[in-house]
Amino acid sequence: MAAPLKSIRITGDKLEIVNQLVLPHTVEFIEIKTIEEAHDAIKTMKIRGAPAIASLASLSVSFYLERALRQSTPPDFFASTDALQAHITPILDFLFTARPTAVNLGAATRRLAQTLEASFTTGKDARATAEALLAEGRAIADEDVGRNKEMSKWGGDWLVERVKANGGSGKQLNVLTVCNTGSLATSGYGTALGLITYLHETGSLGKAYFTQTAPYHQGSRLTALELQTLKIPSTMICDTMVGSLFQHHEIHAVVVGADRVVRNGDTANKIGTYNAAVLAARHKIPFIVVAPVSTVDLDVADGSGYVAPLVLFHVLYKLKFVPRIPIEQRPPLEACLVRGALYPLRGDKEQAVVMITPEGLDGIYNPSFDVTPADLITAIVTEKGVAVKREGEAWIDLSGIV
Ligand SMILES: CSC[C@H]1O[C@H](OP(=O)(O)O)[C@H](O)[C@@H]1O
Repeated sequence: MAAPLKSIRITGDKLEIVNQLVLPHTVEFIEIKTIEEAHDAIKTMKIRGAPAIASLASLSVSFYLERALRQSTPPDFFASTDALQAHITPILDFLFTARPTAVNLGAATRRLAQTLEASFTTGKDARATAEALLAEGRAIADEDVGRNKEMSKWGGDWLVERVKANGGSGKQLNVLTVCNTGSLATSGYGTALGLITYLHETGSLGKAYFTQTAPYHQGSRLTALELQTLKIPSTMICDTMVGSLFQHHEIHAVVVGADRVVRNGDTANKIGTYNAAVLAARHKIPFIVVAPVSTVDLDVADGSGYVAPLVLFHVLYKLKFVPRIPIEQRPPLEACLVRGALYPLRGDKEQAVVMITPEGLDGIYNPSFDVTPADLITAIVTEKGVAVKREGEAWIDLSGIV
């Protein structure tokens, strides 16, 4: 089986990402040399996927500090731990502003801020604190793959058992997924796509169906490429075909990732997820969310998502007050454009960005995420296990999986 593309590549002291804007036809690595470049890559979605953006943000801090530690003349911010904290805190705040909905990014920058804070109690000097920070930044990225495998196994085994309990064989399972949650969205293996890969590896998968996931087309550009590379049997559908798929094909589960799972189990994920959940409920198809513990945000009670002016969101976040899920609104223009290679494909696979709306169109609605209420979710899976919604309840008890 060919290895799938990874979103982040580290070669010696070089940090690179695959530019996901030009996949699947062009594989372009971009070196991330500065914090600003990391921020820009996340904001413009050259890299995307909740865990992957947290990994890049953390690694950009690690690389920044590694370079600083290597300088023959130490920078001023190594004068004291206070100076280091005064220098690094605005960097973490800045990275956090790149995208608001996926809580993993905030969890990563907060974890680094806590590492900084801890050095005051342990009495570490500035250089030792920098060493601790850069190790923590690398750990955030490294631990992602292992936990993805764990949650995939938990979720895959649970689904097989559930199908068997309902009289099925637990083999040839057909699942639908939305967006891209594989290697490109994480540090490796994936969350929902990890579960699908696990079913395939253990001989239980029939076919993986996936939506194109407009307007960025994570499905048709990225999930398609990953499934093709892994040789996993799959079929792409347009976003509008979910209902038809459920009417005419046997689908055993819908499996999706998440950008933020809140205290009652309500889940923010890629736009279109809620549509699939409503249709899955109508067709009595289990709806499963797969995400790491770092995607769970117990500070938010429920998913009454809001569209906040970003500035307000960041002020509230600094005050440790995030009452609701902030829903990112992408630039309207992104919903008017389609990216790809010129067709028919030529050897050079020349990239094109095509406008599919009249010029100057007013009134474009382009939220990047929607919120699926917990009452439409059958189970939420993390690396710690599976939380199943109890019969008759509209929320999910997450206490056993966080
Ligand atoms: C493995 S979680 C990926 C998560 O991120 C996606 O969003 P985006 O492509 O905008 O970063 C989507 O919501 C996925 O479920």
